[in-house]
Formats: sequence, structure tokens, C-alpha cells
Amino acid sequence: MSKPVKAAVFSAGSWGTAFGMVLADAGCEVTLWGRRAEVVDAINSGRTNPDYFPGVELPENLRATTDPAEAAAHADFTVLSVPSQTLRANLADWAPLLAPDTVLVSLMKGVELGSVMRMSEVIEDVAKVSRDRIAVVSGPNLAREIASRMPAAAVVACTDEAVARRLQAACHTPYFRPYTITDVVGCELGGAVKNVIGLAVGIADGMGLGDNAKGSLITRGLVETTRLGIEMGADPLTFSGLAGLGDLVATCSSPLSRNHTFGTNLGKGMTLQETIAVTKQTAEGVKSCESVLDLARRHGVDMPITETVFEIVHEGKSPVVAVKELMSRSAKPERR
Ligand SMILES: NC(=O)c1ccc[n+]([C@@H]2O[C@H](COP(=O)([O-])OP(=O)(O)OC[C@H]3O[C@@H](n4cnc5c(N)ncnc54)[C@H](O)[C@@H]3O)[C@@H](O)[C@H]2O)c1
Ligand SMILES: O=P(O)(O)OC[C@H](O)CO
Repeated sequence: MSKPVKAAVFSAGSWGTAFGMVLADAGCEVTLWGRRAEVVDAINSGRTNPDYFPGVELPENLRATTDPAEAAAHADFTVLSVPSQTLRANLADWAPLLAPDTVLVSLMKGVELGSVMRMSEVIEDVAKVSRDRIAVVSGPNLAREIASRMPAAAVVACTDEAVARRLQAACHTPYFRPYTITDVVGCELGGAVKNVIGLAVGIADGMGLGDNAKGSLITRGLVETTRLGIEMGADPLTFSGLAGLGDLVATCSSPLSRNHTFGTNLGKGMTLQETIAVTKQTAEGVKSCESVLDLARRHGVDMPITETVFEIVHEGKSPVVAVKELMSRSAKPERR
């Protein structure tokens, strides 16, 4: 009999816990690293993560620890699911503990502030592993729905297709259907920019601007994501796939999306501080609107929706003024 695949998941937040369940349901032996002893104890003794999914029973082959060395030991896959802006510091602590041939898997959807690195680039930089040992999982994957074992598809990206196929097999369950892809750049950009567009759609929803505005923002948001992607060497077709359009539609339609909800609160007139105060989990677009805009400027790409979100979130621009400005931009053909 072959040995079960071992996976370490850092950390026991919303997506880390839900993806850990997926791996366990697919037959892996999963160790979840959590920062807080009470969460780890609840997972091990009560088989639930009370902070994120109270009432959801976790599989027996998923256990938790506060010891990163214990989590990392002998892992075939080391899955990283922390806020994008803390990854560098977290991984610097964990890198010496990684199993020698482990594949590092990013679940994160963000771009690092300052360096404008994608998460797989941060992983390569900090853990000093080659690109063919770094994979990305992305797509329309609202953690709460996945934890309820509701059906979803995803993409598993790695420049080495054989590695992507191994990860695909390790996370394929009756409710989670992963496809492989080798366009890591496109997958990561799709995920990071959709959070910014999710904020924009949330703002429009909060203002009561209607479904035509939503459809327009999703479509034009995808256009500007694709424009940046092409400049960065991504395959434009990736953006009409699960990591692009698929994720945008889920995020922009769902009250479960933290980015969408964050934007809705802003659109209803809450201040940034009030909105941050009622947001319990990571809404990546709040910081990534700045790094994505920075990335766009460095590549000479026009991203008017991203720029507008940045101005509303970080410069206090009124959403009403922002909508007027976006609508009065100079007329142009659709495909330019
Ligand atoms: N939640 C989802 O539905 C979902 C789905 C797909 C992708 N993602 C992406 O997954 C990533 C993680 O998001 P999440 O939803 O799990 O967020 P979360 O806020 O639910 O969990 C983040 C986790 O990181 C931990 N954490 C926070 N700051 C830390 C620090 N400084 N050091 C170490 N650990 C720290 C928290 O304790 C928590 O366990 C994000 O990039 C997000 O975009 C989320
Ligand atoms: O809750 P959000 O806005 O971070 O979105 C979660 C996932 O990325 C949806 O695929």
C-alpha cells in the first residue's frame, strides 16, 4: 500500500481551514498550524474551528498544532494561507523547518506592497526554492461554501505540469474539482486584482447603483486585469477561466466575500476606519489596490477602476465623485 500524502497547512484561518478539509477529504494526512492554542485545542478535541466554521465537523485525518516544525515535518505539500502582507515575515520563520522536497502551495490572493511581488515570487525569494516547486491554487472558492462541501471548481497552477497534476490529485474531492494550468502569473494576477474589483462592485452595490453598473465593472475590471496580465507575460485566456472571470463573478455576487462586503460598507457611507473595525477577516484588496496600482504604473498600464478604488480607500475620495469621474473619462473603442 502506498503511503498517504502529507500536507502541512499554515494557517488555521478561513481558507487554510477549509482547504485543509479539502485535502483531508481527498485522503491526505493534514496538519494545520495555528497561532492560537485555544483554536488548535478546539480542532483537536472538538473537531471544529469555532472561530471560522462553528458547527462544521472537521475530518479525523486533519489535526492541528501550534508548533510549526511539527506541522512542516515530512510534508509533501506545504500550503501557505496567511495575509499576503505578512507572508514574507512568516515564511522567513518557517523556511528552515520545511521538508527537503516539499512543494510550496500558495492560496493567497495579493501583491506585496513595495516590492510588488506576487506571492509565488515572495515564496521563491524567501524559501529559496525553484519555481517548479511552487504551486498556486485559485478560483471561485469562497471558504464558507467549501467548508460546507458545496461544489466548486478551481485551478492548480505550476510551471511544472507534473507537479500541478500531483497537487490536483491531492485535493480532488466529490465537491472540489481542480483543473491544472501552467500560467502561474495569470492565476495570481487574476486572484489579486479580483479583490480590488470586488471592492469596486461592493462600493457600487452599497451606493445602490444597480446590476448594470455591476456588470459593467466586472467586465471592464476584467479588461484592465487582462491588460496588466498581457504586459506581465500571462496568457490572456487565463482571465476568462476560473482564476479570472470565475472568481470575479463569485466574489462580486456574494455577501460571503470580505472584499465585496468591505466595499458595500464604504458605498453605504461608512468611513474607512468604521469599515476596518467591523471587518473580522482579511480583505486583501484594501492593501492590494495600492500594490496593484503600483505594479500597473511600473508596467505603464492604465487601470482606471483600480486607481479609483485606491483613491476612495486610501485618499478619502467620495464614491459619488469617483463614479462621475469614471463615467466621464474620454470616449474610446471597447478593445483598446
Ligand atoms: N476566505 C476565502 O474565502 C478565501 C478563498 C480563497 C483565497 N483566499 C485567500 O487566502 C488568504 C488567507 O485568507 P483567509 O480568508 O484565510 O484570511 P483569514 O483572515 O480568515 O485568516 C488569516 C489567517 O492568518 C493568520 N494571521 C494573520 N496575521 C498573521 C501574522 N502576522 N502571522 C501569522 N499568521 C497570521 C490569522 O490568525 C488567520 O489564521 C488571503 O490571501 C485570501 O485572499 C481566501
Ligand atoms: O472573501 P474574499 O473577498 O477574500 O473572497 C474569497 C475568495 O477569494 C473567493 O474566491
